[in-house]
Amino acid sequence: MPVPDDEMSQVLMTRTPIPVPTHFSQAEQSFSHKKRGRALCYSLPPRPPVKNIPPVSRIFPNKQRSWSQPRPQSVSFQSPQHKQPISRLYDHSKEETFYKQCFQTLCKLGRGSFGEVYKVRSREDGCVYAVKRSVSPFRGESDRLRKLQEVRKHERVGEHPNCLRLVRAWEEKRVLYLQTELCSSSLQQYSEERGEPLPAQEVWSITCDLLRGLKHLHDRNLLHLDIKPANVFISYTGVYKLGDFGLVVELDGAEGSAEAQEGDPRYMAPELLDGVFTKAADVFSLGMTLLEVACNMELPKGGEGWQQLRQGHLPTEFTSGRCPVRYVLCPSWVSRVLDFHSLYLELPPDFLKVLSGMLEPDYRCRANVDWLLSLPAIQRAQRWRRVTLTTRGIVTKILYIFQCLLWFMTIMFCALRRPVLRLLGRKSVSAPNSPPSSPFQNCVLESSFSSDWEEESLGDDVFEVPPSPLGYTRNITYRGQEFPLSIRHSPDLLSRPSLGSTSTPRNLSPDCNLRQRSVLPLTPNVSRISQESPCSVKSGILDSSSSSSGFVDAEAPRSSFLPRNLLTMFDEASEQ
Ligand SMILES: Nc1ncnc2c1ncn2[C@@H]1O[C@H](COP(=O)(O)OP(=O)(O)OP(=O)(O)O)[C@@H](O)[C@H]1O
Ligand SMILES: [Mg+2]
Ligand SMILES: [Mg+2]
Repeated sequence: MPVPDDEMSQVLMTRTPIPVPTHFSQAEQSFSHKKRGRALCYSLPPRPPVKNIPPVSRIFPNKQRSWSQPRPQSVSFQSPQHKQPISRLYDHSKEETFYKQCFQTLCKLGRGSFGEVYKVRSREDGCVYAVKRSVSPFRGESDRLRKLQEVRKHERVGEHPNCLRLVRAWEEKRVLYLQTELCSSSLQQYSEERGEPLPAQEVWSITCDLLRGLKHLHDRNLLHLDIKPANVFISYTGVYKLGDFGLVVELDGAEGSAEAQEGDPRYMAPELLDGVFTKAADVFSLGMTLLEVACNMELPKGGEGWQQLRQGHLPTEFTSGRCPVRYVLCPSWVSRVLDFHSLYLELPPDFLKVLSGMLEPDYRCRANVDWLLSLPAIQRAQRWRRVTLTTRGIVTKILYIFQCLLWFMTIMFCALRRPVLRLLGRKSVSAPNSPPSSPFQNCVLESSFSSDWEEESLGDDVFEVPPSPLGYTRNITYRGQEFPLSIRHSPDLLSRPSLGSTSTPRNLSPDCNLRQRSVLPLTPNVSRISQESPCSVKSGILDSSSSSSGFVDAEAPRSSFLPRNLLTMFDEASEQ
């Protein structure tokens, strides 16, 4: 850990150290890079001490718990009319909770000291959301009221593009649920997955977005007091949002900062130890958050490193040797070849200025959000951010429109396919006397435009021709229906096989083959006749091309039957 060696620094270092909370005693003594692949719970802060009295249930065990809410009840401090969680899906008579009835759990997103967060699909509207469920049930009325405060604070934050949106909240069986918009991940997860300092442009984007979110809060006289990468969320459109408003303090509220709780020690401003809660504390926490993700630095929870950061010393090995060049400029295989490990980039001076303004030890001199947003570097970054977000929005919209068009075309295709096919079928089969369950028509109705259609159209045509020495006198049966001999002169039946023969007589489905094989012993000549082309059938002349393309294929039995051809053959045979 390099310590500034100039005189001024010495003076600074010998300042009276800020008293450090007792739980900081085991903190690390120097700064280090973040380690990759840690468990999600690694960075969870210690649970806040329970500040309320022992639960009522323990003092009066038999007292009825009026606060336990066996039925789901909407929690809102804004509109009293929304008392019941509104969902047409919820059935009071069922044992299952409102959550189980109305949501499908998709996966667990994370866990904090207050709650577990799940990615869910609403059965009501089919959209995906995040639902935070308090880990421990209410221990009593005061505990319940304390937990419900998060809803009130979130409602006070209201809607802003850089603040996580609350959809609704409810309580059931002593558990509080908060349904919020779903984000792709938290900044902590994102930077840990990358395992390297974030690119400068991205750090500027985070700075701009979070400053805008923080301005929204501060303009409403709200302090966040828990800004850290785990409480910054990244939306699916790449917007950074402040979330987790559990520790928000309302400066203009009745209690003011009296009830304020400090958040994670790694990000907390030094003056909070003296009980001074101001907007400047949020600016400090934001500065620490940016330092962490910009340098991939493990922030100390206490000790000398903690003190130095709160005395205005940025660790030079991180800030002026921000990260190995390999992370920023070139792919890893190039860095392996050229061994760039010893080369470092510095944090841009503009960004260093912003950072040192945010991490100013004295809260009275610390930069405020409005001043930061007016800096030329931030203004530039904001313009760039607007351009990027607009471009991204346009591309997303175009993709969405394209997707909708595709969807619309698919629906149109599905809707029009059958009528068109039926129309085509009617045109090509003029069947005034056809039986009601004409095999050809059935085939058309059950098929598609693909070659399967042709195969199916053959597959369903099962004509049974009982062997008879006198072809003239036999009847034809189809699906149990018997057609008299006169039918052989019917134009319908004459045309039917000719249409069937437009299909490619190959690759019959196994099912078709099976059915046809079972018919084969009874119909020795069927396969030869069924492959006739339309004109050759009508004229009674066997086309040589069609015969060469499988017409004489004894291995592949065919199903269509043409009575007139049999007659022609019979005539030919008798002539010979
Ligand atoms: N809307 C969301 N979209 C995606 N992930 C989320 C969302 N809300 C929460 N998470 C994930 O769950 C984790 C815990 O959520 P959250 O910070 O709200 O809980 P908490 O118990 O209040 O935490 P804390 O200990 O900071 O008070 C987050 O760090 C994040 O990884
Ligand atoms: Mg949190
Ligand atoms: Mg919280």
